[in-house]
Amino acid sequence: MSFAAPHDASTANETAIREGRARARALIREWDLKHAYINGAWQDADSRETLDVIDPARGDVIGAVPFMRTSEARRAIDAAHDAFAGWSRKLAKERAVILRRWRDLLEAHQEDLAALITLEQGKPYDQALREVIGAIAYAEWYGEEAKRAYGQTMPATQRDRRVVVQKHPVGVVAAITPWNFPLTMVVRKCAPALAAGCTVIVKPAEDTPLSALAAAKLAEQAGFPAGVFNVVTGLPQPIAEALTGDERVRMLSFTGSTEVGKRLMAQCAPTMKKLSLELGGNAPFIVMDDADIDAAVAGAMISKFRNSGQTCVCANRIFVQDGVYDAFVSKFIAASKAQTIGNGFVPGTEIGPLINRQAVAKVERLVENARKAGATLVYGAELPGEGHFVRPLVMTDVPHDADCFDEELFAPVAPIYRFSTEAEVIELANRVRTGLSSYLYSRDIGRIQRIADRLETGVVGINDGTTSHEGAPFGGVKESGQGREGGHWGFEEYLEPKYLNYAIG
Ligand SMILES: NC(=O)C1=CN([C@@H]2O[C@H](COP(=O)(O)OP(=O)(O)OC[C@H]3O[C@@H](n4cnc5c(N)ncnc54)[C@H](OP(=O)(O)O)[C@@H]3O)[C@@H](O)[C@H]2O)C=CC1
Ligand SMILES: O=C(O)CCCC(=O)O
Repeated sequence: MSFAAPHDASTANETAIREGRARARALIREWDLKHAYINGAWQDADSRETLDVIDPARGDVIGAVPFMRTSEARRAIDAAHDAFAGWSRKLAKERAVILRRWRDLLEAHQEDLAALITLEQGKPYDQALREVIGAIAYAEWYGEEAKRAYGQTMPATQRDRRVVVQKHPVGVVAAITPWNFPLTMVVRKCAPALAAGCTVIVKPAEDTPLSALAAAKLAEQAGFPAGVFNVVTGLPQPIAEALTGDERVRMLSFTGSTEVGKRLMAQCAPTMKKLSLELGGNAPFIVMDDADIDAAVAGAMISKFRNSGQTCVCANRIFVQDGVYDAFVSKFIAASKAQTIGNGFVPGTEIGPLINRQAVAKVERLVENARKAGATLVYGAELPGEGHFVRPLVMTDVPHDADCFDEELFAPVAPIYRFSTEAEVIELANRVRTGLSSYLYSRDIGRIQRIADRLETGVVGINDGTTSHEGAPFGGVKESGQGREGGHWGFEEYLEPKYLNYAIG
């Protein structure tokens, strides 16, 4: 399979692509990113089988990783379980020093890591670099936070008693990560877990295992002891069944689809594991009559098209009030037309490929369904583009019973809906089973607070199309999951309080 991106053809662009790919491939070669990392050793699958990793922009094979199953996952659990006693008993400041080194190594290699992300995931290089900077921020935050696993004392109810609450690490943590942020998702889960004193087993997505292995390479250099940080690559189902079925694994942290999240939740029930689930979103992006329209268009462009529309916080339904509807739609279409699509290594690229063929098939299905239901395809009628590339598409007059009202598009496709009243848009925004992020554009502070209070989402972006912040609690309500990542909320997920009641008689 081989295909060219829409604007790859010029010589200058070909040179940029060749250089970017060479940089990432050199990293894969020099760091030998073809083995999984279990118990401080780089290991192959017991079967010796491997899984090809594909560049979604070109369709060629860029690497191969072990195709592991149950036995290797069990070895990782043994290792993480054995390492737990030593790691959890280290002084918090000793763990902080190692996390700091990990953070510094991520920073020292940020450009190589960004090239690797562009190569295996497809996002434009400047977005990949922002992803690495985000990963560094999480490693830094939780390195600092390691020292702040504060407990509490509280007044006793009897004179001869004392009450103390300590914080203890949960234990062995399994982290199953998605392909849309292949490095940040690993660090965002592992840094707080490791800071708390937990040991971890990461199962990265099949499409993007190389970034997770690169994170493991740097974790090894940072000095995490053997068994503390493990990465098992391969077939999701048997690996996940081994991880969720083993009573020694005490917590599952998962980011991915709601469907798989529910399945994993059920698998964790028999051993009653702690859960942190970041699942699908279906973000409403609301523009009120009094909004600054240019700012709203700029915010919608970022929220909709970042990572080619493949984030769980991407605007999935854009609601625009009657009075500004026509102005918003015409400016949004003009801005969409100006987007540059292509290989992420070409400077100026804003939209890269979708992750794989299934993602293209999913958006084709949702667009066709909307079209048949009466939607007007205003721009981007050539969808799909070549290979995994999908041109930006704006849809208006989309009926509320079209499938894309309920399902995540995960693509650069923007359905715009018209509404009249505040009450109407709140009802529409909340008329879905998920509740991760929402966005609201208005200049009336009372209206902003009124609407934000009633939006059933864990995050609300107000006059802003991005909400990423390592110190803030990121997570959703309803079927978007449970638990929070980021800040001290994300740290507490990996800690259990233990209450000591003293008789001092
Ligand atoms: N919240 C978010 O950030 C994300 C949301 N999504 C949503 O999900 C849709 C589908 O994307 P998709 O990649 O299929 O998402 P999945 O939920 O299938 O994949 C996410 C992770 O779960 C793993 N996984 C898949 N099946 C199982 C299983 N049976 N047991 C255990 N782990 C499993 C995947 O592994 P593997 O890759 O090896 O199959 C990957 O590591 C997207 O269109 C989007 O709507 C997807 C990704 C991220
Ligand atoms: O898609 C996600 O799961 C999280 C988005 C992270 C970000 O906003 O940078």
